[in-house]
Amino acid sequence: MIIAIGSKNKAKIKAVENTFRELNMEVSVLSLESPSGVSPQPFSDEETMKGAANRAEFCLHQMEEADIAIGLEGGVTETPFGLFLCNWGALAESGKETLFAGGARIKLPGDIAERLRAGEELGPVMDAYSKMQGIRHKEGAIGVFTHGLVDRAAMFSHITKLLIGQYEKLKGSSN
Ligand SMILES: O=P(O)(O)OP(=O)(O)OP(=O)(O)OC[C@H]1O[C@@H](n2cnc3c(O)ncnc32)[C@H](O)[C@@H]1O
Repeated sequence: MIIAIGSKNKAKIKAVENTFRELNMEVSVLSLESPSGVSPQPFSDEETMKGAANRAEFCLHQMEEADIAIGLEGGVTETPFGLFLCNWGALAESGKETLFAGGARIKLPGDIAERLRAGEELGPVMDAYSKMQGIRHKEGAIGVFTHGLVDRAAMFSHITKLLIGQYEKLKGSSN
């Protein structure tokens, strides 16, 4: 099976590859930079879901050899308890309804939340906070604020499992 992923982000590609390895599924993973079609810093579940779906659907159309395509998108969402990280995945297959899965979420510290509300993007804000470069390709904000216990790849890996599980379930029930 050929799986396409709509991003060149290292944490996302690693997450998808690790998941299939863990599931003992023989697949080829291809990656393609795909536009999210939403703002660079999605600010709601809805916008983040739309970004994930757009990436998956774009990627599926561009890569004819792919059986399915996965889009993974990171964003933030306001709640009555503060601004939370939110991450969504979408799985697209030709002629089928797009599948969705959401990731674990944690509250962002108040000073980080304020900078995002003022219009900054999480990637650069996290680089400045952690004094590291390209944190979004590595442990991500979730890794920094969970003391490395759950990094971005692990979180996206869980989302990928939720997507593949739904895909396998639907495939099984249509046989
Ligand atoms: O290369 P792509 O696939 O675009 O990966 P990305 O990390 O740049 O893009 P996302 O769409 O996943 O995330 C949207 C924005 O939120 C930032 N972001 C999201 N989750 C993050 C995290 O866990 N740590 C750091 N930045 C994050 C990211 O840098 C973007 O500014």
